[in-house]
Amino acid sequence: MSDSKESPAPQAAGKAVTLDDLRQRIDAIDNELLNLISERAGCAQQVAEVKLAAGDVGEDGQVQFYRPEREAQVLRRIMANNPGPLKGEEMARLFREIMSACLALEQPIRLAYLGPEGTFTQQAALKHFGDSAVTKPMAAIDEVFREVEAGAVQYGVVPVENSTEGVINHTLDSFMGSQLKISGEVVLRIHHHLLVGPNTRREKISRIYSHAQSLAQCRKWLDAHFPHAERIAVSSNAEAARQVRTEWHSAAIAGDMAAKLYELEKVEEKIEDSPDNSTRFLIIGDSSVPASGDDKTSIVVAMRNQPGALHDLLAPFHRHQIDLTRVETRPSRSGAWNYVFFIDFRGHRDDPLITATLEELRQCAADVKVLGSYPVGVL
Ligand SMILES: C=C(O[C@@H]1C=C(C(=O)O)C=C[C@H]1O)C(=O)O
Repeated sequence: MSDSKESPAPQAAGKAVTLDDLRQRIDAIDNELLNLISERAGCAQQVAEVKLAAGDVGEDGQVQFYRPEREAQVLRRIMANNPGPLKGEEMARLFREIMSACLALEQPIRLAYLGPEGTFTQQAALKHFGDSAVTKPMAAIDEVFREVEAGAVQYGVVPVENSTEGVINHTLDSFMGSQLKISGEVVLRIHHHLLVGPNTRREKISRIYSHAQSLAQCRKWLDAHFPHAERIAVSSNAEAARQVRTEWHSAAIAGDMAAKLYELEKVEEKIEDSPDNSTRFLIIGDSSVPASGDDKTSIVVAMRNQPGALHDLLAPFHRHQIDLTRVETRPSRSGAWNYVFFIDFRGHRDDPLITATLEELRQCAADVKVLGSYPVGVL
């Protein structure tokens, strides 16, 4: 280590290292980084040529520049090899942005998300795809589905479950009438803040706007601190933030992106009742994703309405020791008393073990639809 040129001893010949020395060293490292990142970007450009020449098209007939399984592998490798002192997650975030910019050289990714601008879904979309993605806000979850189905964008991002409030039914229901597949997941820690416009004082707050889910996630805090304020549910937290900019007696509950976008002041930070409040989002698209080495599969199963149906449904998973990560029930749209199950489990549909399990499931279920196999969220 002592002769390594990357890490000069802090004291050379008894002389303390100066700020100037360190800044010169940082400049030299930045130049090296600049050249290396440029070299990497050049490789990505060549990858694009290879993909075009190979006619590497997906189910949508388009050349597959974006490769979710490869990106997950790159990020996992970075985290595993990270020597510190930066945290693995922080390092992966930096590489996430480098890959995003490299992919944009091949072809910028276009995606729709549950808007308006400033929602947690937008934050999740950027966390997953990086800042070079071109994002388009949609007014409702089914509109995100339609935008992807129409081919106006390549991918969509929608919320699917929250750790405190549970499943987002609109998303599950939208899958029932759609051919779209899941190509990824992203989990976001959700921090809510109480936000006000420039002319609002805390003691004047008589109305608090937010999405119903966020009001619910801050219920105890609101009961304790603003028991008499009227709680008004609106279509999104970002919409709440937009609204209170000009209402001097109102506050909004929303996240950092909305606070920044609408230039609101934080009256109180992190007011969510549960400190590990998080939301899981799904990436939806046209194409199936090959195995990345650490994957999840989501399916919808319609069961015949007969005694022991739930047992029959779970038995193949138990037999093959497949790790179920979620089981959700929704009323089916086809019959008044029929139910469908949304099931997530570890493994990829191409694993022989998973193929066998799905085969056994098909013997006892009325219908099994695979929504997709995709890399377990890395960031
Ligand atoms: C470079 C590639 O294309 C894209 C860019 C990637 C990168 O910058 O590492 C990784 C996967 C793809 O989304 C590739 O497929 O290897």
